[in-house]
Amino acid sequence: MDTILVVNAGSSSVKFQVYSIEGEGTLRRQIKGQIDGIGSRPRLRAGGASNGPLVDRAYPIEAVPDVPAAMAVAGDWLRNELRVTPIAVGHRVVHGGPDYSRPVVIDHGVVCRLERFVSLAPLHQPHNLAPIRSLLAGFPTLLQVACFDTAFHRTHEAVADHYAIPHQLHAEGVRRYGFHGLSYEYIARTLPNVAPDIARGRVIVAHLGSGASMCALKDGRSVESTMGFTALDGLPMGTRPGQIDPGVVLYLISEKGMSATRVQDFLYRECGLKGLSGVSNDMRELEASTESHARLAIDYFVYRIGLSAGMLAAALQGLDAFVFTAGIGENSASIRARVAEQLGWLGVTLDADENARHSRLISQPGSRVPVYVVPTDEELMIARHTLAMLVNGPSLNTRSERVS
Ligand SMILES: Nc1ncnc2c1ncn2[C@@H]1O[C@H](COP(=O)(O)OP(=O)(O)O)[C@@H](O)[C@H]1O
Ligand SMILES: CC(=O)OP(=O)(O)O
Ligand SMILES: [Mg+2]
Repeated sequence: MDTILVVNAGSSSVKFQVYSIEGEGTLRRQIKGQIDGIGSRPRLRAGGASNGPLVDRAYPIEAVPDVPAAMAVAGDWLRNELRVTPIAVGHRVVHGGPDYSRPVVIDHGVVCRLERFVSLAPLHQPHNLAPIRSLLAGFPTLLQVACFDTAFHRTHEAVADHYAIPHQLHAEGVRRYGFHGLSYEYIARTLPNVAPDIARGRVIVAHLGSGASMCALKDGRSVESTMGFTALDGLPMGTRPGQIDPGVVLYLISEKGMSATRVQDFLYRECGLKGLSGVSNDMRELEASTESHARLAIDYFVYRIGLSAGMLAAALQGLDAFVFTAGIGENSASIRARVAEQLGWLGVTLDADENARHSRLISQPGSRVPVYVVPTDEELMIARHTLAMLVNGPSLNTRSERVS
């Protein structure tokens, strides 16, 4: 059986799926798994094509302290226990820079180009590139495909792509890229089935996971995102602050004597829900906590989602639907309810029962703006792109494009 392995290293999880390639070039999922709770309560879980778990193992925090350790555990399990030997591997690569507006077949030159973005995505890019490098070394003829978080946003107009800084910096690549593009691409492709009436309209998608962002979709294309040059901007996240006055960064350097490396570490690992609550980066733990700072962290998260919705509705000049997705968006009825309250002025009225049931449509029939929960599937998006490379060959798909 020919299979495609998909690897998606996020900031608090490693997700993987294995697909078999069926007769007419269609995909059938064989394994779906993840290690989540990295840095809090690591747990490897996976299921097969039929019901019932293939594995469910909890690990002490020291056994899986970080993403590389989680990669090793997942890799060992797939190789040694399940004997997975794919004919192609699709990777999520968070930063594609200005050059890649579509997936690309990986070779040594591509890896070198993607290494330039390690400092722009330190929580992700090193972990995205590590398995690529080791597979290139061990299996040089294996087809590997890089699928970028940034590619889907390359349709932005110049005003949404720029900062108000001298042009030279933009030309060097200092621009607003946007991230979580594989998730938004999946949602945009799925909406015509879920909600055909609004799929071509003005839709805000809130990808609320450990990393969190929102995207304005018009006719299925990204027109604006809360994230920018790096995945630090926009909404508060597990350990990242989201939007912050650059004056704070200057203060850390000039008044607190922090080095660039120290500031980077601080902004990527010590802020966000973790920094504000002093309790945890994990929304489940914050929701269970009675600490007042945990409540403030949740309040801040919800408040900033509301503010960003106003901004994105302005970019879209109106709103036809709102979609929740990713770990928090798919699973936390209480966060959804609180966000919906913030969106009342935009025309949202939630249906509390449907929301509690995690239904697909969670707004009331009379809600001017319908609200959906659509589970994302970045891995399926990656598998589709990888299959397209296998079927069509790289020449059609690997052309890299300059955006400007
Ligand atoms: N049942 C739940 N209730 C609240 N939050 C949840 C639930 N399940 C998962 N989450 C949250 O989702 C986040 C992880 O989302 P995910 O999309 O998997 O992140 P990433 O891909 O960035 O690692 C964590 O903050 C986790 O606490
Ligand atoms: C870009 C980003 O923040 O990704 P994740 O949410 O998977 O950490
Ligand atoms: Mg993710």
